[in-house]
Formats: sequence, C-alpha cells, structure tokens
Amino acid sequence: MLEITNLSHTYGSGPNAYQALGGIDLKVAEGELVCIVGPSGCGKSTLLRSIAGLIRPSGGEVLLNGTRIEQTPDNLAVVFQDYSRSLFPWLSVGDNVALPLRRKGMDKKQRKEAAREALAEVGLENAASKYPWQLSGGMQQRVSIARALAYRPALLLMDEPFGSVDAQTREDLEDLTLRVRSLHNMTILLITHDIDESVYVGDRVVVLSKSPAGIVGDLRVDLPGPRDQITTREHPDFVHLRAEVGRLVRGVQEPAASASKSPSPRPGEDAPAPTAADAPESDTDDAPGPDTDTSDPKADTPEDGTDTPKPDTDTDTDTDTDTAGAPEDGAGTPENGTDVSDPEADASEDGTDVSEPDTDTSDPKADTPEDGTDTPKPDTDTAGAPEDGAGTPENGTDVSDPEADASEDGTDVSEPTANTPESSTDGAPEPSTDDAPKPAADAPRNLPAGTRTASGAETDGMSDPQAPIWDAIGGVSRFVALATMAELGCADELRDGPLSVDELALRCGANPLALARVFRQLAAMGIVTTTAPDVYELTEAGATLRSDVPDSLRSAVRMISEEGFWYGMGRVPQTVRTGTSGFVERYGPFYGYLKANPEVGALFGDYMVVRAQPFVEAVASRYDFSGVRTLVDVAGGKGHILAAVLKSHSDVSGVLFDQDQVVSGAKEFFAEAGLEDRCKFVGGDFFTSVPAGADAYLLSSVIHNWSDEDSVRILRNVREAITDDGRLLLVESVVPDGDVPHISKDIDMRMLALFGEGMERSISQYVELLDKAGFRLSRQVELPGGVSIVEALPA
Ligand SMILES: Nc1ncnc2c1ncn2[C@@H]1O[C@H](COP(=O)(O)OP(=O)(O)OP(=O)(O)O)[C@@H](O)[C@H]1O
Ligand SMILES: C[S@@+](CC[C@H](N)C(=O)[O-])C[C@H]1O[C@@H](n2cnc3c(N)ncnc32)[C@H](O)[C@@H]1O
Repeated sequence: MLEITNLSHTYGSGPNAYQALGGIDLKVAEGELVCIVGPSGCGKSTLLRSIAGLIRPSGGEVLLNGTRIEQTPDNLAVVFQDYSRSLFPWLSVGDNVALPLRRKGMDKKQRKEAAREALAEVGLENAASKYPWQLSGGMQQRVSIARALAYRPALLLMDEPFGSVDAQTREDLEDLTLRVRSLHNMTILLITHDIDESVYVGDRVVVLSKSPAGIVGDLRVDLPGPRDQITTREHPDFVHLRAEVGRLVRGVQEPAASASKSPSPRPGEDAPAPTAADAPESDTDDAPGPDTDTSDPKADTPEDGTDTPKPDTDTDTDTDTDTAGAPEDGAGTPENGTDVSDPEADASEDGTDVSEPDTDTSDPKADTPEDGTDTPKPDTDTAGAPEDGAGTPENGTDVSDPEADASEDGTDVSEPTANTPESSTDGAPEPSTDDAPKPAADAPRNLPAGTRTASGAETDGMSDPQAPIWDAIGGVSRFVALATMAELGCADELRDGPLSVDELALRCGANPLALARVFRQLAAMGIVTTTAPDVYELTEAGATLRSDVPDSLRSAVRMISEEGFWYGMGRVPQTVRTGTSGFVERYGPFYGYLKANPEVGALFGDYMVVRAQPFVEAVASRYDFSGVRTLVDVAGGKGHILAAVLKSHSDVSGVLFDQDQVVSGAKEFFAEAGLEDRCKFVGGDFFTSVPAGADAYLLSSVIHNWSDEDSVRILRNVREAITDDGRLLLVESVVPDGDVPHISKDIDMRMLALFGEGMERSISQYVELLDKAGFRLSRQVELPGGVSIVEALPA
C-alpha cells in the first residue's frame, strides 16, 4: 500500500545544504502498524512530511496504493504531537472532527454522526459540544485521533503523537491506537522517540540512522496478543526487542547495559561506542544540524492564535486541497509544513510569568533557614521593652533568611558532586545517572587540583581557606543554571512528569546539547533528578519554579537574572570605586527603568510578592494592630502586605499608595481577595506627599532603596500626614551587629548595585533617620525571614 523507493531529501543548497534523508526504501503493507524510531534530528519528520506530500523530496518516490504522492493525498490523515495547534480552538470538538469530512462529500448530518461515532470510539462521547481548550491535553489528542478515525484514511501518519502528554495518558493513547487500529484495520505509520512505545504498538519497528537518515534496522514484532501495558512489557520477547532497537538506535553493536532501559535515547552523544556510521563529522557529529524547525520553535508563534476567537463556523468554505485528517485552511494547521515539527504551543499555555503568588497561603519556607539562632539581638535598648506577645522575644529564633531559598547566593545549596571550579569542569562530563550528591568518600580519585567534592571537603589542591571562595564562585554557576531553567520555563514543561532533554529542548525552544549541560548541573543541585539517561523530573525544590504553584519562585529567579539587574550586579566593583551605581549610570533610576520596561516592572511586582511570603502573614499576626483605624501602605507595590493585614483585621481600612502605574495594577489583586471595598487606591509620589490623616503608615522595603537624605524626605512627608497618635511601621531587614551571615547583607549588595546609596541599615541607623524626620523608635518586632517591623511614633 505504501512504497517508498530511494527517497532522499536535502534542505537548502550550496554550502548550507543539509542532507536529511539518504535514500530510503520502505514498504508498508495494508493494515500494518509500522513504527519509525531514530535519534533526534535524524530525519523522521522529514520522512513523514515527504510521505504526507508536505515537502517535495529531492530524490526518489513515494507511492500510496500505486499512486505517486506529489501533494498531500486525500486519503491520508495525520496526527501530530502538538494537538493544541492542530485543533481549531474556535470550533467545537464535534466540528473539529467533522470538518475534514466535507471533503468526502458527506452532508452535515452524516458528518455529525460520523464525528459522534469517532468520538465515542475514543471515549469522548460527551465532549462534542466542548471546545478543545476545555479539555485536557490527553483528551485533545484523543480528539485528533477521532478526527483521523472519522475520516477513515487509507494511511494514518502519526508524528510523535503522544509526546506532549503525561506518562499515564501516553499509555492510554497507545492502547487506544491499538484498539482503533484493529477495529478499522488501519494502516499506520507512527514516528516516536520512545523505543518502548515503538515495540509496544508496532508490528514492525524501523530504525533510522543519524542524518542523513537511512534504515539500519527493520524488526518484526511478534508479541502475543492482545497487548497490554503490564504483561506485554514484561514479556521476554519485548525485553529482547527493546534492547535490540535500543542498540540499533545508538549504533551500538554489542549489548549495552542501559540500552534496553532507555525510553528516550539521545543522539550520538550517548553512544558509548560510536560505529563507523557515526564517525565522519567529528565534533559536529552530535549536532542536530541546521534545524530551522526546532531551533527556536517559540520564536515564531508563541501563542499561535489559539486564543483568538475566530468567528468561524462549520460552514466555511473549503479552501485547501490537501490533508484529510488535519484541519484544512492552513491557519496554524498541521499540513502547512511549518507546523509539523513545532510542538511549542504548549509553552504558551503555561501562562509563564503571570502566576499570582497566593498571599493567603501560609509559607512553608518561613521557618526554614535557621541562621536566626546565630543572629545577635538588635539593640534592645533602643527597641524599647517588648510590650506584647507579638513582640520580639519569641520571634528571635525565626530570624531566618527567606531569600536563601531563591538561591541567588547559592550558599545554602549543598555542594554537588564534582562541582569543580570552572577551570576543571569542562573536562569532566560525567555520564553518571546518579545525580544525588555523593558523599566525599565516593568522589572520583585523581581529580584536578582545586576540584571539590560533594561535601565541600578538599581534595588535593584545595585548602580550607579557599572553600568560601570556591563556594561563592560555584554559586554563580549554579544560579546561572537556575536562571536558564526559569527563563526557559522548563519547570512548567516538567509539570506532568519526567521528560527527556530532547523533548524539553523542543518544548522550550532550546539547543538540546546545551540544555543537557544545564540539566546536569541542575540535577547536581537537587533541582531535578534523573529518572533515566537524559530524562529528568522535578524535585520538590524544582517544583517551586513552576509558574502555577502558589509562591512560585520563578519570578524571583527571573528578576535576579534580568538583564539590567544582572548588569548592575556586575558593575558593583565600579560602583564601589565611584560611589555611583553602574546600573543608574547606564539605565537611569531603578524605578524609572521599571516604568520604561513594564514587563520587568511586572516581574519585579511578582518578585516583591514572593519574597515577602516568609513574613507577610506574620506582619498581620505578630504586630498588634488594635486601635488602628486606617493603615496607609506607602509604596505598597501590589499591596500584598496591606491585604494580609486587612484580611486578619476586619476593623482596619486600608489605603494603598504607590506610583500611578503600580497602584492601577494592584486593584485586581484586592478584587480577587474580596478586599477592594475596604481599601482606597491612591497614586502619587512620596517625595511630594503621602495620603494624610491616617493613624498608621507602613513602609515595607521602601526606605532601604534610598539614601539617608531621600529617606528623610519620604519620612518627613509621612510625619506631615500622620495623626498625632499615629504609628509608623517600617518593615525592613535590619542589619544585625557582628560578622554573622544575614539576609540583610545579601540584599544590601543589591541595593548597592541598583541604587548606589540605597542600603540596609542597622537599628541605630534607623534611629538616626527617624530622629531627623521627627519620629522616635518605639520598638522592633522581629518577623520570620530576617525582617523586622521597626515601629516609631511621632516625636
Ligand atoms: N526546513 C529545514 N531546513 C533545513 N534543515 C532542516 C529543515 N527541517 C529539518 N532540517 C534538518 O534535517 C534534519 C532532520 O530533521 P527532522 O525534523 O526530520 O528530524 P527528526 O528525526 O524528526 O527530529 P526529532 O526526532 O528531533 O523530531 C535535522 O538535522 C534538521 O535540522
Ligand atoms: C521595593 S518595592 C516595595 C513594595 C512593597 N512595599 C513590598 O514590600 O513588597 C518599592 C516600591 O516603591 C515604589 N516607589 C518607588 N518610587 C516611588 C515614588 N517616588 N513614589 C511612590 N512610590 C514609589 C515602587 O513602585 C515600589 O512598589
């Protein structure tokens, strides 16, 4: 039925020519299910596109039932990996399935009935009136399969059809494919990365070599039927075949211990013993080639219009002459070749930056970093007697470091195995699959001088005095890996379970080889773990980087690695020389930079919310707000602290004051919390004035942005506005005395970088500032996270 003869294809021409297919001969009989496997980038999709008539191959021919394929034949359907781009979001599920049937001359009633039947076959009998975006990924892929089924194509092509769904759904869909295939005796050509899957569903497994792709194996799968996920996979023939396919994919001639296990082989880089076929291209050997389709799938259409309501109906006119099973008009449809290899629409659904950390959620991190016990108590004499249970004493042990979790300083991250100084890392790409930090005793011998072990103990060449230096240097590398993960949204893609680096690279728009290195580092840091060679899943720590979890740390990592921010940090030596922030010299004042770059401003707003999580509830619960009638949150950002206070003190009303553009973005936050009626929103400039007449003013992380002079200006404006019996509450990370590590010292480096004269202050420095502004310190209430409420009264 399908006959492929000497099929070759070269992309581009001249020096840029790239031969993807190298002369393929393949026959598929009627009713067969043939799986094509091969290393990533070997040409599987190119083969499929040639069969589907989506590209015109450079040489050879493809015959379908004796007819040469020149363009997409009518009796062919395609199911793509990326269901979210192959279904029309503006058509109901039933209409999506029915749409191609118009090509068959069926009337509307017949189409509807055929769609209903097909949906029932895939277990979606009740979904016809829903829209694709109302269904889970697995259900959407069922719809794609139903659409193909309804069409009854002579040949069904499936390109990584289950690559975008979780493991359980994947198994269900594999079984569904087997079921419908035997029901309709369909001929199916299925492309997959997954060796196990190819053996499980295939009657034959055809193995392609690396580009230019040629067939290096064609194995018949004779497994007792009916197949099922447990017993079939345990069957000795299955195990044998899987190993055989694994060896062929890797180009390994001898049994390799791990070959039979890998569900997702990586390209040549994994191959322990490259064969002659792998040999020629030396260092470019593993490169996936000039893969214009996969190099940056996001670049073209991140959202791909999937949300665009299009007033289309079932009745629009046929425009295309091509595919059957796929939607027809080319608007983001599979058959217009550019979509074929682009699985990226997934990335758009993760809502990347927009997660709104939940201020209601009590913060598990609050008690975590335990440095508080070492922190000397701030000047209690100036702080006044702790007056109530909410005051100082019981909180002392909570003085912890919330931002250590954000990993920007790396100091809390346990030192990974073979975390070598940069000078020696390059030469030591350990193919180890065990990413758990190993005890020092397990550390490889003969390490280069300066190499550190998991525990940070020295090997030859490193002495104890160097340890903090190497630790800080390594911290930058670890942070960069984290920043990459956060920027690319990898944690979101890993949300549903483990993925191979190749798959992840495709979804995140990354170079797989570069991403693999980043993931090796992340695994060593405990952010992900390896479940199979080059397959990773999130650890509990890694999951905090997902955009959709409460208190997601993704925005924190992205903010700290944001271009201007990062530049400023890099200019600290210069800032220290001149006393002027290198950031300000280049970008102007920080808040002007945020205003001019709203996307960074939004990121910063999110960051301020998550970094306050360790203490935000405690502001409301540990400080005694009794007697307070109106609380003005001066420069309150999104108002998350004010919201927390309003929530737990129903007799307090609030005023959120910040710059106009910030305040307007905060209203929604209060509306969501049902607090908008209890809060006023005022935009303005605190150097001019702040809303007058309230009896409590809260300034959280505000004064630390400014020089003494500017701080006094702001505080004087508060003094002007406050009632005589009012109180001023500064929420700041107060620098403790002594050489102890403290979050305030980390934050202070950032203040230095971004503001120059903005700084973290000791309690006596606050006393001085307050005095100049007409206030006197009344007490200090310590909160979790190394933060305090510094309370002052009008003097
Ligand atoms: N339009 C194109 N222009 C230039 N080169 C291309 C183009 N499409 C694919 N290639 C290259 O041809 C080779 C085969 O690509 P193809 O997408 O067919 O591989 P694949 O086996 O399907 O990959 P994967 O398993 O990663 O999906 C790759 O090296 C790719 O970079
Ligand atoms: C570090 S953030 C603190 C936000 C919030 N208080 C918190 O603790 O999360 C400082 C805030 O000061 C605001 N701000 C900066 N300059 C301002 C000005 N001139 N007038 C009013 N607000 C200003 C910023 O918009 C920002 O929201």
